[in-house]
Amino acid sequence: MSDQAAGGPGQDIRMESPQRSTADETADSRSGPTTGTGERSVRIRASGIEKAYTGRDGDVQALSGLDLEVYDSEFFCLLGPSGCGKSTFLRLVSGLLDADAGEIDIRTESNGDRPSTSMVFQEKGIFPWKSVLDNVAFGLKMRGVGKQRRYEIAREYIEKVNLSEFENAYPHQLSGGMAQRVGIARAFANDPQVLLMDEPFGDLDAQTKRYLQEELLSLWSESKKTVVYVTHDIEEAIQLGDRLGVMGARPGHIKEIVDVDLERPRTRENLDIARLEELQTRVWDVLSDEVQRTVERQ
Ligand SMILES: Nc1ncnc2c1ncn2[C@@H]1O[C@H](COP(=O)(O)OP(=O)(O)OP(=O)(O)O)[C@@H](O)[C@H]1O
Repeated sequence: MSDQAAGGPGQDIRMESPQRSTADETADSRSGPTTGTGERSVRIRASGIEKAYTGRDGDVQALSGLDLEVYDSEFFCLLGPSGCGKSTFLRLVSGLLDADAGEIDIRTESNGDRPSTSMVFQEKGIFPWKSVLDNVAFGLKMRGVGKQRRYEIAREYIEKVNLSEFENAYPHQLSGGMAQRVGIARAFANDPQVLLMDEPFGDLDAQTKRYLQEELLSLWSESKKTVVYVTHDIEEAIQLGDRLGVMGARPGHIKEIVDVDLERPRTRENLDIARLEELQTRVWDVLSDEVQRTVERQ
């Protein structure tokens, strides 16, 4: 299997499907998170998305009528019951899958050859046969960045995730949390215009998860990348997100968008606990019906 066929975090996605187009930012004079009129500029626009899979027991309609706008530089969390199509949506945005109908537009900047998206998966995202340094430098290598420069950039990100001592280690020598840090460093080093994260900390213990969430937020606030982050965990979504998209049971669609109006950094000292609890209750109110619908169907 080639490196590219193996897929993984930080992989350059260059395929463009007919349903997925990129709009050149220079053609669209908006360059920051807001337009001249004060509106937030849209980085990803999905409209009328339909996606079905053909399985052994017939077709499964994974998504139907999904509409969503994700703004520039925002941390957007996608929550929903199991099987509602969260991963499917990320794969459509990345170009790994094509929609049956509808459109996904990603506004891209035309400077250099930055990939439009990079993915971070929950597991098996890094190449077992490559060292930490080569894993982190992988996306840059694929883009033709010279060895010296790509190692320089890779080392910078390895340092940001506190793995400098392990740059020559191989994945089997790392804990699960360390391996995910490699995946995150790789994704950021690759400098995509949009970072897609599919439950990257889903398998980790609570303390490691908390630590990595903070590392991720620190990288995000430095880079101000647009992030779409899939999770099952309401608390995690509220801790991380600027806005949450709560999805309805399959066929998946966006049921409600919730603004997380909590100040950052959302540290223990800073956190408005009453507001946090209100938000948790609100999200759970939307989600619980959908979870029940999913469970009843099983
Ligand atoms: N390759 C596939 N072939 C057939 N059905 C699929 C395939 N991939 C996903 N599905 C089905 O499509 C639906 C949506 O799957 P998807 O993985 O996108 O949901 P999800 O919300 O990410 O799930 P989870 O939260 O459990 O990870 C599910 O019913 C799933 O079984």
